[in-house]
Amino acid sequence: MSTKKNVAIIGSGNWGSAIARIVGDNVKKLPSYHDIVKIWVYEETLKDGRKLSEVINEEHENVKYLPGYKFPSNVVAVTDIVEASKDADILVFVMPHQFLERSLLPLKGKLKPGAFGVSLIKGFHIPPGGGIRLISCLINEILDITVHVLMGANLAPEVAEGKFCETTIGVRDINHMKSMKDLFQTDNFRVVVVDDADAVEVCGALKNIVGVGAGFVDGLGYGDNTKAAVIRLGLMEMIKFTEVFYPGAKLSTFFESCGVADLVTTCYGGRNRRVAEAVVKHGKSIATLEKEMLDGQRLQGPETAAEVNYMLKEKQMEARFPLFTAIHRICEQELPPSEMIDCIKVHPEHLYEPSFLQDLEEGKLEV
Ligand SMILES: NC(=O)C1=CN([C@@H]2O[C@H](COP(=O)(O)OP(=O)(O)OC[C@H]3O[C@@H](n4cnc5c(N)ncnc54)[C@H](O)[C@@H]3O)[C@@H](O)[C@H]2O)C=CC1
Ligand SMILES: O=C(CO)COP(=O)(O)O
Repeated sequence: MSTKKNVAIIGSGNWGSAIARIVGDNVKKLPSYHDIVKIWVYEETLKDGRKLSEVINEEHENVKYLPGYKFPSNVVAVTDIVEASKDADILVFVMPHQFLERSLLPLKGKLKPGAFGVSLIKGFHIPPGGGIRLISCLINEILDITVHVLMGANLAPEVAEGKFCETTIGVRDINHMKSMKDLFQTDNFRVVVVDDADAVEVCGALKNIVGVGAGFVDGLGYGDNTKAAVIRLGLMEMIKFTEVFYPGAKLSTFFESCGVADLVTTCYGGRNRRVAEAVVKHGKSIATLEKEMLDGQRLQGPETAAEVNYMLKEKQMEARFPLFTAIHRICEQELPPSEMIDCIKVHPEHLYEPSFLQDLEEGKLEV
């Protein structure tokens, strides 16, 4: 029996397709891996009547979600998620978080013993009993496998183009560190591995809320100083949120690509920013503009803002996170975008003592 490992990619959107190009190329160079990488495609019929999976397998290109970039020919589209996953030793989960739970249910109990995963998915899950849960924990709960996370300043089209960037992998089992790095690192996609997976994942989810806020201020015509303030206050709320709900996280993780770098790139170049700006400029709803502007790609920021707000309300903590709260209320059309700045003018960070310094002094954050 072959001891070579199989990799499967679960999701084939904009980021799923870009990462499949990297993984597909990398496995060909790694003797301990099988060449074929199966990629699960949620089947759809394209405007010209063709099936997306068939086009991917014939033309080696995801013409809908990553047009203009070829997959290596060893990346094979599979429309049955069980068929795509059952032989995999490593599963790369990469789909909009709103579809994850129902997509994974058919896989329950069907994976290879010893398989493990890595999640590239940004967002949270609201379990039936209340609170919020990390996406990697949801995957772990459904599939009973270890799930690492990969998050970073990685706008998919730029990664596909091979423009230099960094990423962060948060590992939950150090024995998988080498395989994680081997699978993803290239000359232009540099991987830093850390052992602070919860914080890596929380950064990836929360920065999308701030990206929406950055879009609102762009739409309102504020300048770079205002956007920088939103980015800074967003970062402070990300740190505070992690400290409150995921104690033990390291402050240093916020200075990895998954933290400040992903926050900056999202606030300048992300889809969340772009659609939020258009919401202000055109007065249409987020849902309408998401459809009009993204052709099937999905925003994570507004849903993540709602998930976070659910948690903050439950814990009566909205006042401690005025930026996250204002962005959520604007997304829900409870507030006009013009009120965003008013909401953050009395931000707790403008009190005398920066709160994270207090936290550091109290030993709540580890450097
Ligand atoms: N696009 C980007 O630049 C980056 C995205 N991410 C994260 O990666 C995750 C995946 O994002 P993308 O690959 O960009 O997806 P995307 O935004 O391109 O979404 C489209 C994907 O959703 C699938 N889909 C539509 N309806 C579905 C359904 N009912 N069930 C299952 N799948 C369905 C489509 O088939 C397609 O594969 C998200 O959490 C995102 O935040 C992370 C880094 C960069
Ligand atoms: O997560 C991303 C970059 O790392 C992509 O952000 P957007 O979804 O806002 O494009």
